Amino acid sequence: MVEVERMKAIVAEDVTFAYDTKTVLSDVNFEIEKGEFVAITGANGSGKTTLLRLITGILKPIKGKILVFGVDTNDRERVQKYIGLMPQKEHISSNFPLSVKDVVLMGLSARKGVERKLSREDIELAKENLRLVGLESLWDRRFNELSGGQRQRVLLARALAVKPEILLLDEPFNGVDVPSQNRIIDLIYELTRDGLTAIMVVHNINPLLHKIDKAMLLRNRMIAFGKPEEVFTSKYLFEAYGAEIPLISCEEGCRHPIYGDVHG
Ligand SMILES: Nc1ncnc2c1ncn2[C@@H]1O[C@H](COP(=O)(O)OP(=O)(O)OP(=O)(O)O)[C@@H](O)[C@H]1O
Repeated sequence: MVEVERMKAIVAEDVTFAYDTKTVLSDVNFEIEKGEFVAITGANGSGKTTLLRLITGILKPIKGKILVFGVDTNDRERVQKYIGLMPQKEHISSNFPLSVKDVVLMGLSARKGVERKLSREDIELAKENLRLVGLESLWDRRFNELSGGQRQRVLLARALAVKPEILLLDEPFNGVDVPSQNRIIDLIYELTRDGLTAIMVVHNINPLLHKIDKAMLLRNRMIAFGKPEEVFTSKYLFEAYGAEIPLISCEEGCRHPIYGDVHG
């Protein structure tokens, strides 16, 4: 792998993507530095998940390119070595009696390939990451028997267990209670201070507004990208949501969008 310390984590140049004839993202440009905590937000259908899929190389731009530590996402195999992905949800059929341990180890197994067995270190790594999300006691439990929020945290442990350089999280808080949500935000914030690059798709920016380095507002194109105070302005929020979104300043001086009817 290339020397990541001196590279930009992600560079997107004029990225355009369409599902068949429907253009979902147009001419998107941005650069994300290693160690940044970035939130991507915008209305339903604005292209947030699509952008994450483009970063992983699962989807290919029809125009432009994305570089992950200098590697073009067309080289999906190399790019995936840098990435841990926490999807919106994971469908595991109840016909497969997978335990929490199996799910956390899945990512590590996929990296190693089927022919190589998991080592004692792999098991330790899986346990350590389950501990980080506060669920070490569920190691042997059936994944399908967990609550929605617990499943989300197991998926986070799986994404972290591969020791990614870049962690991508797609709506990680679905079904997660507020204390667990705050714990996840604090954990990711601490990991980014140690050099992890984290990109999180969220509908509600407020729980993480104080922790992120940058925010991106999408509406099938880039509305704004930069420090939160530059992005969350009345003008950009109107462009992103097509509605007036009030802003309220908190004691610490951050402007919080109050989504009201837009997101309930
Ligand atoms: N596989 C697909 N085939 C065709 N169209 C798709 C596909 N996936 C997404 N789309 C469309 O592309 C647009 C962007 O979808 P995407 O999931 O990226 O948006 P999003 O911002 O993540 O939305 P949400 O906030 O609702 O999760 C939407 O109009 C969606 O209907």
